[in-house]
Amino acid sequence: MAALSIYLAALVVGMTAAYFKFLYRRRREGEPPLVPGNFLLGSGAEFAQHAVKFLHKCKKTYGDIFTIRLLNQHVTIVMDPHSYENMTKERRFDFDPIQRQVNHNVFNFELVDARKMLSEAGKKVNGRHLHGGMKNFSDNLRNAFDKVTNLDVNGNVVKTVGEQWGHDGLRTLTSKTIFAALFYTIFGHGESQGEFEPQMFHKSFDVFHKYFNYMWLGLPAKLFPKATKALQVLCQQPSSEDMLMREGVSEYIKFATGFMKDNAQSEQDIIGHNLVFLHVNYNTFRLAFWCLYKLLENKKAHAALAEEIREFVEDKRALTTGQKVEILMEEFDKLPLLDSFIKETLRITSGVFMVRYIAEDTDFTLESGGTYRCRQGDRVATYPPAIHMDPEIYEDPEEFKYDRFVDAKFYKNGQELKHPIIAFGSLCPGKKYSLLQTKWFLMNLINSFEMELLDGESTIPDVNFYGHEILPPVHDVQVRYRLLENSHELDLVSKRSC
Ligand code: HEM
Repeated sequence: MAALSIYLAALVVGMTAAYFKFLYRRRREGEPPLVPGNFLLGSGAEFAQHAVKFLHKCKKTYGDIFTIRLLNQHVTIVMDPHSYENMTKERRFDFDPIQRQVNHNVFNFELVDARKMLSEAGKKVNGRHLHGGMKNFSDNLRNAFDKVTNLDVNGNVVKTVGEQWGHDGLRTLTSKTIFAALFYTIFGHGESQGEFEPQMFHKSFDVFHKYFNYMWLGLPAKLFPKATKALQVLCQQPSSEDMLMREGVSEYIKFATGFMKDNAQSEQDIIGHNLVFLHVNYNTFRLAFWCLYKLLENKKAHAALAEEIREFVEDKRALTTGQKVEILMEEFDKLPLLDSFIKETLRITSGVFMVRYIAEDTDFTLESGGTYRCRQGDRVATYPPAIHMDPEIYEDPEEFKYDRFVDAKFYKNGQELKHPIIAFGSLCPGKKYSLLQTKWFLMNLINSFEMELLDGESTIPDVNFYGHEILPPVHDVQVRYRLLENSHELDLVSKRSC
C-alpha cells in the first residue's frame, strides 16, 4: 500500500513537472496574446473541429496576431494578410525544421543538404524543363483517357461514346486519369513490378493521408497500424538504379536520386524522398478532382468554360493543318475564365497551414500595426484558408463564383492584397507546373468529354483534414461520362514545332 502511494505521488509529481515544462506557458512582455486552451490538448480539438471558424473567432477577440497551443507546440498565428510577405521574408522564420519534421515523422527519412537539393531540384519543374515535363504529362494523360474510354469499371472492353456511357466515382475516375498520368510522369514506365502502379499507390496514399496530421505532429507511426501497413506498400519501389532506367522518368527524380546517391544516402532514404515527391504532386490530383466537381455542380460555370475553350480550340484549329489541334503551353495558360475558375477552386478547397520554425526571439512588425516578440522554439504560421474565407476580402466567401478572379482586385482595410490566393505558400516550386497540368487536364476533358453527376450526388471538402494542402472530399460522388463525338484531339507543342 505504501509502495503504491509512493508510486502515485511520483507519477503526479512527474506529470506536473512535464506539464510545466512542455505545455504551460506564461505570456512574456511584448508577446502576442495567448489563447487559453484545454489543459492537455491546448486548442487542438477546436482547431481540428473547424480551423477557419476557430481562427476567425480568435481574431475577433485577440486581433491580427495571437498564440495558440496545438498539443505541445505553440504556434503564433498571423491573421493580417498584408503581413504575409514580411513573414515569408523573415530569415529567422525557418521552413527547414518543418520540412525535416515531415520527412522524419511521416516518411521516415532524412535529407542531407536539403536546402541545396530542394532549390536545385525545383529548377527541374520550372523554366525550360516545363515544356518537357508537360509534354510527358500530356502523353501520359492521353493514354489514361484512352483507358477509361475503352474499358468499363470491370476492365471489359467497351467504347464510351455515342449511346454508351461509362460510370464511375468521380474521385476514382480522376485517379485513373490525372493521378495515373502524374505517377507515370514522375516515375516513368518500366516492367510491371507488383504494387508499383498508380491505382495501388493511390489506394495506399488514401489510407496513409488519414493519419498524416497526427504523424506530422510527432505521434508515433506505431499508433496507426493501418498507416504503417500502407507505408509498407508504398515502399515497394524499384531500386534507384532500376528507377533511373525507366522510360520517361522525370528530371526531378533523376536529379534528386543522383544528388542523394552522391551524399551516400541509403536506398530507404531515396524511397522516402520519392514518396514525398509523389505526395506533393498528389495535391494536383486533389485540385483536379475539385475543379471537375465544381464544374459538374455549376452548370453556368460549365457552359461558360466550355464556350471559352470551344472558341479557343476553333481559333487554333483554323491555323492547324493536321488532324490534331496544336496548342502552345503559353496560350492555354492565359485563358481568363479557366484561370479564374481554378483560383476560385483553390480558394474554397485549400486547407494548408503555412508554418515556420522561430530560430531566434524575433520582433515581428505587422503591416496592420504593432510589433510583437515571437518566441524562439515556437512556430509562426499564417493560415491561408482563414484568409480565403474572409468576408471583408471576398464577398459571400462561402459561395463558389467561377469568374470571381477575372480582372479582379481584392482589398483588406482599404489596401490591395498582393497575394489574394496563397494556397502554394511562398516556397512551393511546383506551383506553375501544377497549375499548367490542371489547366491542360480540364481543357482536354471539357473538349473531349460529356460528363454528368448522377441524380442527388453531392459532396463537400472534409474540414477534418485542415492542414493538408488541398482538402479531400467527405465522400466520392458517382458520375457518368462519354466521349464527345466529333471532338478534335489537342496536341501540346513547343514553340519551335508550331
Ligand atoms: C495543387 C498543387 C500544390 C499545392 C497546393 C502545393 C502547396 C505547397 C505548399 C503550401 C507548400 C509549403 C510552402 C511554404 O510553406 O511556403 C509546398 C511546398 C513544396 N511543394 Fe508544393 N504544392 C502543390 C504542388 C506541387 C508540385 C506539383 C510539386 C512538384 C513538382 C511541388 C513541390 C513542392 C516542394 C518540393 C515543396 C517543399 C519546398 C521547400 O522545402 O523549399 N508542389 N507546396
